Amino acid sequence: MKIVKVKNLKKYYGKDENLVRALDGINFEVEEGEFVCVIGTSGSGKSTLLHMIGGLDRPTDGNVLINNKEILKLKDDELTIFRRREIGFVFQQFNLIPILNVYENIVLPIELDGNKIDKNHVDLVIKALGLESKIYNLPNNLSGGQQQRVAIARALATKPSIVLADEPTGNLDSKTSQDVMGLLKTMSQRFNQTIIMITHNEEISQMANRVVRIEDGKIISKAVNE
Ligand SMILES: Nc1ncnc2c1ncn2[C@@H]1O[C@H](COP(=O)(O)OP(=O)(O)OP(=O)(O)O)[C@@H](O)[C@H]1O
Repeated sequence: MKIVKVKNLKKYYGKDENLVRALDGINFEVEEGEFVCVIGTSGSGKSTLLHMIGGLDRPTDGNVLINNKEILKLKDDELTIFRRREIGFVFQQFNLIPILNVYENIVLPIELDGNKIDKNHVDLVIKALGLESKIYNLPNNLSGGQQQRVAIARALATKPSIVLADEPTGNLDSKTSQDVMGLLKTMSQRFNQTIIMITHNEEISQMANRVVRIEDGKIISKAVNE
């Protein structure tokens, strides 16, 4: 099943001589359980694309379907709920709450949504990411790679069908980046989650099932990795 369908997506900023075509007619689809990397140089439109797919911002034109639902037809409050339930976000900045310990950070989105914590699932995620011994630590006492693993655990704890990751390894050294990528891949296979990750790093992108290249707001190739 195609879990994500992006149709003729456009996002323009500014006008007249200041017009920026950040996205200029993007079409692509993502299969459920697929791990796709979107690669492109700085300013090519990667973050804008991810924000539109995640319903963090609205496009100038075009359509985004998640699970065959047109997310742009949702009202802002419906979109917020949809986002919280269906999508896990991982960003370059880990965005952990400094006064909450690792466990509290991980379950925060579940609590914000007023849901009961599925302790088995949360424990599974914590274990899979190798964080069992760190759950009472405050984020500041962890390395960058550990903090990013907490951010990934937080994104996965709500069992989202899609994980959107914006340069999640951008702040990590290359060995830690490979580890974090490996974990993302393992987790997506284990829970049949779809991952769309943006990067400008060729080496990192090779770990995905598929690489989508974007330049000046347009897709220039959709290579399939081995
Ligand atoms: N809020 C905004 N207002 C005006 N222009 C914007 C805005 N957000 C992005 N842009 C422009 O849209 C284009 C695409 O930006 P975007 O952040 O999507 O690129 P990117 O590929 O993610 O870049 P990077 O790798 O540097 O994060 C750029 O030219 C950027 O300057």
